[in-house]
Amino acid sequence: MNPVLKVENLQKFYKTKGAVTKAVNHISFEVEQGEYIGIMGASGSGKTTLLNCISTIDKATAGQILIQGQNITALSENKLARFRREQLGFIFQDFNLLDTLTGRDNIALALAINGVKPGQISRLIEQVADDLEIKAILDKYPYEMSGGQQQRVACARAIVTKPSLILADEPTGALDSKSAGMLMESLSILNERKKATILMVTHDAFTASHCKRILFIKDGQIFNELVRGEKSRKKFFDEIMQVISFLGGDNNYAF
Ligand SMILES: Nc1ncnc2c1ncn2[C@@H]1O[C@H](COP(=O)(O)OP(=O)(O)OP(=O)(O)O)[C@@H](O)[C@H]1O
Repeated sequence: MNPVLKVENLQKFYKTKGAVTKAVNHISFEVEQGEYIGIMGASGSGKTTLLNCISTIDKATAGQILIQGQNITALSENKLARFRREQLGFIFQDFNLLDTLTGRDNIALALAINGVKPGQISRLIEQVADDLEIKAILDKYPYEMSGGQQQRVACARAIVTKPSLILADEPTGALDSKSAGMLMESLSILNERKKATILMVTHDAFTASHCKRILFIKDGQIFNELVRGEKSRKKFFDEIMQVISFLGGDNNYAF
């Protein structure tokens, strides 16, 4: 089976005042269907740049990114916009829900833009709301929800279009530890029950311990890889902490 994501020899350089920053420097990896992969690394290591290239927000300097076999580095702006809408789901640190729409309408909008018929939209929303246990907040506006509730609605919006790949950028960054735990449960539901393929950037070991595999980035290159396998989450967390302390990174959470 083809990987959902194939990153081949990716490079992204920034030129400022004559100096060149190699933010992503020859990175290659693959993500299989149904994987839940974390990207970790110290501040400035290149995580966001890598994610922005995969999410088509930024253009790579060299190398290829294939999503479902399609080379996205070669797509025109028009085709990219459509590709993003149909193939990718996004979960951002600051939720990015539209303030003037209820939770239900935020989720519906993602479907309506893709041309899904109204009857089917209601059915799909009911289904995803059941899965993520957000029925009670569907008709609230974002300002009436807690941060954790907003982020679970954002999860529903990301999965409802059945994207090939969900990209999450520091999704627990703005949440307290209880809400972060609940969000991690939601993401695990998406991964295990809805078979979503998830790639998540995080600097937080507790958040990362929910992934099945973690790539550590240092100075724009892959430095290490950890696979959870049959290990308990606590054991995986301890292993992650060991790599972080080796890398000299910081971390705010205790397990
Ligand atoms: N637009 C830009 N112009 C110039 N340099 C940039 C730009 N964006 C990022 N960089 C540089 O590229 C390197 C990688 O940055 P990036 O934001 O990808 O790191 P990060 O691992 O996501 O960091 P953080 O965890 O702090 O968000 C850094 O040295 C950064 O200063």
